[in-house]
Amino acid sequence: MDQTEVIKPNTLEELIQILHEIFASDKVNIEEVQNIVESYESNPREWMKFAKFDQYRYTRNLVDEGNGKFNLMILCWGEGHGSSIHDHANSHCFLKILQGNLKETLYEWPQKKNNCEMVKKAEGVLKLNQCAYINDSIGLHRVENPSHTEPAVSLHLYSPPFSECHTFDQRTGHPNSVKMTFWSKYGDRTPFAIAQSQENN
Ligand SMILES: N[C@@H](CS(=O)O)C(=O)O
Ligand SMILES: [Fe+2]
Repeated sequence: MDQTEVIKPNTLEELIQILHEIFASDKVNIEEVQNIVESYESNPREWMKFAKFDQYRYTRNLVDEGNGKFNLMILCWGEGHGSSIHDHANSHCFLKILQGNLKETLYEWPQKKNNCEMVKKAEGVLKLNQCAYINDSIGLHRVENPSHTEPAVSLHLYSPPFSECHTFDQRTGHPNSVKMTFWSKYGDRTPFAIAQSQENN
């Protein structure tokens, strides 16, 4: 197939199928993945069963384990919820908006021995169906739902999958290792004992 032609998935299920095919090969074309993810038009009926909110912080809901090649998940952001500044454990990170808007702020990696305010590189608001991309060589980010009236929902693909990352103190640049867990898996709420260690906010 022509490289420049974008395959348009008609459903979330079709998107997942295409992602399986793409990630089965060892080379990932970032732009191709971004275009395909972006061309899926969010249909709440297709992802509703994964979208489980918490009152206090954003939730991570596993949708698909991508044959071990990637993790696909839906994140649910209540009004004003946000992440800490964090890295992505040397993985690719694709982030698509399924509902509402998210504000993304990019930061530079802190200098190891300095104890100073982290440097902001860019910020922007991601809109419905947009797909952003980040990895550790681009920098760090913080993601927030800027709305105080509307929830937001996003679809994230991480490849290779990871369950630990670093968060950074904006004032000092000091890193902390955190374990990331799922609020639900395949539409089922994860038991409390496992879910409680989610710390990335
Ligand atoms: N990378 C974050 C979400 S985000 O703020 O991009 C996570 O997986 O929890
Ligand atoms: Fe992130």
